[in-house]
Amino acid sequence: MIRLATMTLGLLFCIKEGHEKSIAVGLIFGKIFGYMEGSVPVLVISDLDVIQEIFVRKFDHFYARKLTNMLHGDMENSTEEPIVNLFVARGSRWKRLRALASPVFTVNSLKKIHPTMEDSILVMMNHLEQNVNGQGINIHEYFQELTYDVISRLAMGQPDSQLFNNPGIQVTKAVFMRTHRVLPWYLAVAFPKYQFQIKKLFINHENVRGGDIGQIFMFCAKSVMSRLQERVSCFARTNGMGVFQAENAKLGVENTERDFIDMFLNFYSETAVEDTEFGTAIEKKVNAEDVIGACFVFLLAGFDTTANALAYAAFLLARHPEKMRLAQEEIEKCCLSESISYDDTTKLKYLDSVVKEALRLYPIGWFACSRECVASTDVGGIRIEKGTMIEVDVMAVHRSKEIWGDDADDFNPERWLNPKPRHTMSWIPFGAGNRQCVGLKLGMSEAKTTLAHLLRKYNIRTGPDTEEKLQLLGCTTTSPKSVTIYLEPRF
Ligand code: HEM
Repeated sequence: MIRLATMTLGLLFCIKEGHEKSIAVGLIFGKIFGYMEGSVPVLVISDLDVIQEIFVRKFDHFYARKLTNMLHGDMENSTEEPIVNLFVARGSRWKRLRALASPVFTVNSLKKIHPTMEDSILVMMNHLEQNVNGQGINIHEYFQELTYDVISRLAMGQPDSQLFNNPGIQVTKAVFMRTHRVLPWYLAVAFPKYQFQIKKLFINHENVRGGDIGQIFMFCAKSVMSRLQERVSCFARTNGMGVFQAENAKLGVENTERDFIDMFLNFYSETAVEDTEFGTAIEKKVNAEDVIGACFVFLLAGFDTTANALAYAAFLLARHPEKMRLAQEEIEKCCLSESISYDDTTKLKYLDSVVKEALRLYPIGWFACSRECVASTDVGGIRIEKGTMIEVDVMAVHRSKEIWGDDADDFNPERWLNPKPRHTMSWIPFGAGNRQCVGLKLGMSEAKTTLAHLLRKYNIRTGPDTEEKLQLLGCTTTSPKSVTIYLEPRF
């Protein structure tokens, strides 16, 4: 529906007839079709080989992501666009930011931040306990509070949990519901060559100034700067991280890695590193703008996605009590102490399948699963010209009977336990290739730890107010309007 609405903007043109018809838009137009977004050609793809070629093999022709808000200059040019973040950056600027961000999401790093995440989960469990009274609850709201709390603690140096008391959550939620279809945007899609000039012309427009996004950025900047000042009190007087740490030790400041800010500061030296792909040296010295940009993008990318994944999983478990019991039995077997460690979650194979299956049936970040062609090339027998946008119809891929069988629309976690060999592009809720979601492991581990705590204590049930079918909303991600479940204490 969302994609169909977008299409009303432009002229639809079929490039290639579909082979086997799939569901969603692919059912109507085939595995590769195109439409015009103003004067910008957009190809919508659900052909797995073509997705693989664009996202993996021909990355150097498709290293940029299609952006919703087209009011920007050249993202590769730091004079036109001085501030970028990992999500919007491209070319060597993206490469540098990705190199800075990746170590924060290794297993080792995730183990270090796991206690903070679990602490927020336990605070959420306390809130639930006080509100479980036989009535239906909208569990999506609890999950949004939780994931916002976790990411605020990890990315913005918030010292303690502020669940249900977090001032930034309303404005951040609104970002995912607002539309970008405003006058300057229409002009920018009609005249893409003049985007930067249009941006300058409308510099006072709410959407150009950043509006709520700008507010969140300022909030991140303030939080990160105060955290940096605390950490970097002696950094300015030193030359290099080793000296920095020694100086901090003298001052009695601990060098433990409590959050992403600590990790950014500890990971990087001032040495430039040769970037083989783009043939340039990338500067690894981390600066305040890097930390603010990274934390800002983690806040936006990590909050809503993980909350939605949890809400979909809870809805599916409520509707399938027999699967819920299997997940509970596994949790009892694998999680033997009160606290659920990162290592415990890696043993939860059935729960892992539950989350994977929820993300298959309800892919969240399809809008991010896109590319821009930066150099003309041929893919799958089609000439794709520079400037063409690529969107993957993730829903059509994930619900294709050709790929998943006749039960493609059913919730069947068992399909993951002894999986049949499948095309690597057949499950892509986190995207694919070099720009695949950097927070994949964090999102999965947060979802599993939360569900493990929840299922250990409660049975999740449907009731009179539980939705028959979820109403899906959103402009940048796909969120359920509400997920009403009933919690029944187990012991
Ligand atoms: C269930 C949870 C999540 C889902 C479904 C999800 C989905 C996605 C998708 C589809 C993409 C685009 C990938 C591509 O273009 O190939 C993406 C990119 C990204 N995600 Fe996630 N994400 C999740 C959690 C997170 C978390 C927890 C974080 C960080 C805290 C995060 C940070 C990012 C960033 C920074 C990018 C851009 C990566 C780049 O361009 O290099 N995501 N995500």
